[in-house]
Amino acid sequence: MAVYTHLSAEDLAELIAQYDVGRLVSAKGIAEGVSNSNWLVETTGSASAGTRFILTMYERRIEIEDLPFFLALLDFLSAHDCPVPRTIHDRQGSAFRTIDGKAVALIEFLPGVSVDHPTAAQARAVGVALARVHVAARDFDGARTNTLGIAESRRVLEACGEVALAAIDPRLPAALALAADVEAQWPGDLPASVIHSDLFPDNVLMLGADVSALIDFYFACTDAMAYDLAVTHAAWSFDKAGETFSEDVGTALVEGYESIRTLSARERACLPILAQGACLRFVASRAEDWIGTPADALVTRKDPMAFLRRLDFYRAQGTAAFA
Ligand SMILES: Nc1ncnc2c1ncn2[C@@H]1O[C@H](COP(=O)(O)OP(=O)(O)OP(=O)(O)O)[C@@H](O)[C@H]1O
Ligand SMILES: N[C@@H](CCO)C(=O)O
Repeated sequence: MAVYTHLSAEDLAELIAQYDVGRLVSAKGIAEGVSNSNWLVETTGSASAGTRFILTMYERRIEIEDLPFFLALLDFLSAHDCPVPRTIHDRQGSAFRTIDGKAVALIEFLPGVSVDHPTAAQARAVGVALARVHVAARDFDGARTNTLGIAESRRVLEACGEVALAAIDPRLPAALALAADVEAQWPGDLPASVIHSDLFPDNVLMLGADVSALIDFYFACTDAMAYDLAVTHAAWSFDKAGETFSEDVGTALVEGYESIRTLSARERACLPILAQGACLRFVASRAEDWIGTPADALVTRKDPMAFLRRLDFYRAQGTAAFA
């Protein structure tokens, strides 16, 4: 589920009237997603905006002061030929409004579906799209600190504590020492841009082997581009449980990326440690969510072990994981 707030037909019509998009025709809650409430909205349309939109109400995790950065980034990337939805601004020119104290944004609807079992051709297209974002975003004048970097992941794991981690899985406390080790080796000087930092298959819409949209930029931040590639490699090249690695998918992703932006020798050499840090970011956030979400909650908890297994793989393989 992901409609946490009820908006009446009257609320929706009043909201839509603030935009130059015609009159409200329908609004359907979207089941996918966990962080925000999302509706697919149809209107009678206008020449510039089309008739279909995603209405997002920001419910949790996102700091309202970060919204101008995230929404301006969507507009910037969309204007620079990246497959990213633009925001629809209201009649006053604002990218977001508030309803009962909660921020809402109207976002361009782009077609496509998220794949569960990516092919090499799809991974290649994702690599191309990711590199396009990195190259374009170098000229974006916004910046945002990565609040989920390696030091923060270590702190989150420490705050969870050994006992609570072991209650999830007896092997999970091993992540504490691994985080300290990876942090000690972390390269601080790699070329940076604005990065997506959460480019999982559910954040990419595809039409066949083509990327139609990269979505959910709500973890975007200024950080190393190679780190973003490592996150995407970890997210795309394994089965969900992190038990099986698809070498062809991983290779195609990196090849697609390098068809647009060549990695330096140092970035390449750092990929194994960056991938371990990426895994720890998801081990940490998943463990924290697991502990904070009751087992009978409507939201399905994501398994931190799926990323500890990936981490083991990257430690064992080193640069061979990216050959
Ligand atoms: N611009 C868009 N065009 C078309 N569909 C979209 C768009 N943005 C979001 N969607 C649809 O809405 C669903 C939910 O969006 P999203 O994944 O951003 O949810 P969320 O709750 O904000 O994020 P998350 O679950 O990753 O925390 C997506 O799976 C996709 O089907
Ligand atoms: N993509 C993340 C959720 C957002 O942080 C995960 O699968 O754990």
